[in-house]
Amino acid sequence: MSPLPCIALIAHDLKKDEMADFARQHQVALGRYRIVATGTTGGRVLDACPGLDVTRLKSGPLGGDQQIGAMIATGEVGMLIFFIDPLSALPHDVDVKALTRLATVYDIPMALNRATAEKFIDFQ
Ligand SMILES: O=C(CO)COP(=O)(O)O
Repeated sequence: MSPLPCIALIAHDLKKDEMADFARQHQVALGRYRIVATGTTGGRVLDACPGLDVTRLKSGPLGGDQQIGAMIATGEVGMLIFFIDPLSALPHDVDVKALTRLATVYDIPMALNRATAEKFIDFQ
């Protein structure tokens, strides 16, 4: 049997409640993936859905976005759901940009808001 595909989940601080709610609502669909997440987001997803297979990486501002970008470049991550906060200044804005750039370079499905993520999950 082939290994489960890997999806990355990330949410900025003001979007973490939304990500936890999204994970709760779609935990059956998300259960078909291995999940990697930035540190705090992964903690919130696991609190909401303790049964999911979530690997927590570093927190975003401490390199977590870059870790996920590297996993996209090596083919380990094939889909990105990233609830970004477009209204707050972030110290690691360049990391966020680098991550979304790599997702575009490697042409993986990338949802940057909940409306798009809902469509992804519908197609799975
Ligand atoms: O900052 C983030 C993404 O840019 C998210 O990181 P955390 O999930 O650790 O808060």
